[in-house]
Amino acid sequence: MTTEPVPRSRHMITAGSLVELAVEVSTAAISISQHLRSKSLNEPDFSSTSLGLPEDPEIQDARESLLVASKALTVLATDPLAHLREVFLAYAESSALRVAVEWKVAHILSADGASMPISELAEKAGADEHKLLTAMRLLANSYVFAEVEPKVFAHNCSSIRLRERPIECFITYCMDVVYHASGKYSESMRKYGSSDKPNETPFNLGLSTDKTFWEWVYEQPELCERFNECMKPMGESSYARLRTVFPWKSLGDALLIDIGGGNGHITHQIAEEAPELRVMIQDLDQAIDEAKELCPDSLKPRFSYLVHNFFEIQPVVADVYFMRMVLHFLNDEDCIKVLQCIVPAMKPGARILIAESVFPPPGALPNPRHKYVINMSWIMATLLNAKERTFEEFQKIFYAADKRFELKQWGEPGGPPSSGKSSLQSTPLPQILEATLTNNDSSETKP
Ligand SMILES: C[S@@+](CC[C@H](N)C(=O)[O-])C[C@H]1O[C@@H](n2cnc3c(N)ncnc32)[C@H](O)[C@@H]1O
Repeated sequence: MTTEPVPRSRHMITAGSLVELAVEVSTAAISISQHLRSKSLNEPDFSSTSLGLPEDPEIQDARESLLVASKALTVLATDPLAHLREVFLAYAESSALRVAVEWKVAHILSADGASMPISELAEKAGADEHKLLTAMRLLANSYVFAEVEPKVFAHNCSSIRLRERPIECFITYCMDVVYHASGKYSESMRKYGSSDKPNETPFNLGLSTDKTFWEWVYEQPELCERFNECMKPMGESSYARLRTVFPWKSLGDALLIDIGGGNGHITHQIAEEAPELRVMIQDLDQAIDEAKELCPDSLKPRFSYLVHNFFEIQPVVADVYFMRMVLHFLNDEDCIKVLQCIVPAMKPGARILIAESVFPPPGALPNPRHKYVINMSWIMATLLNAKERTFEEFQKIFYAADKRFELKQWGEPGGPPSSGKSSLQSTPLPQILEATLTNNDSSETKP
């Protein structure tokens, strides 16, 4: 087994005086500000036109310190009970966000940041004024929209993103499905104990169904469409990183199968990067129909499609079997089945590439970034008794599938390998795990 070392850049803060933390915040803020000035870049602000901080490797360490120390400082500056209340009341903010999306508030407010009284906003939305006001105030209090005068609202840097359809879909999808399921998490622990069956989950209790999440979702075309839509921005930001983590071009004239490839949005980008690569997208029939429709004309000669259930033996011999965000939707037993279905098709030299977040060991990543993976793990557990996995957990499922698997990790949790720095994107931080079959069964040395 080979793997890049896990950077232990900063541990989550569990100690530090108010002044120490404040000095850390201020030092980091000054360093970022000086860097931006030296590059003639604007500082981020709250306005609807602000682009936020750039993903510049030169300021990543300072940005990380700023985020970690300011969060710790906020917790210390808050009364412990009030902090607990804030954590508990997060459900109200999620619900208010659902209101803003459903009543199209972000589209009614002007993108240039011009303000509008709640009376006009409610009339244009066709909503009750007082009820909308309650939701808007909650959001503005959390820096989503700005209440520029009493009962007068405008866009800010966060709310403007609510005009993007994939973000709208992500919010409504999470609220309509994951939110209902989340409320049943504890009840599901009581009812199902340690079962990891995909249809004995909080989702099954919350949505009152015996079907698995996938069986249920594919019966609802509108929900399916929203699911695919909300995967897109994750795909874009995720690809921006995947691009740096793996040398796609080096695959050359090879056949890559995108197993559970969805509408193909990731392999379209990979194929742009690797001009000789041929791609076959495999998925269930509903997804394949959409993938065919969405393939850009320029890529069509290199793309083919197959409706294939990944729990059945892989019928195509290929050079690369690629799976992005597939295994994290499956429990260990099903992951093993999926991998075992690929093995018979693997010719010498063939490899499996997995694009997923690799769960960092506790404390390995600073809290703000770590939280994304923790949240994803919650969603997977809630919907399908699945999870995000550590490198060692991935190793276990690969070795359980076939003892000849060797697993290598490209990239480091949290950042591109070249710089050794950490990226602070709030969206997924996928790594690439590469699995090949060795000739020997060296099971004695493996976990
Ligand atoms: C989370 S999505 C990931 C899609 C895509 N790989 C991406 O990164 O955007 C999981 C995909 O697995 C597909 N899937 C679920 N069960 C499947 C099965 N039994 N056989 C094949 N594909 C399946 C779903 O249709 C969906 O497209």
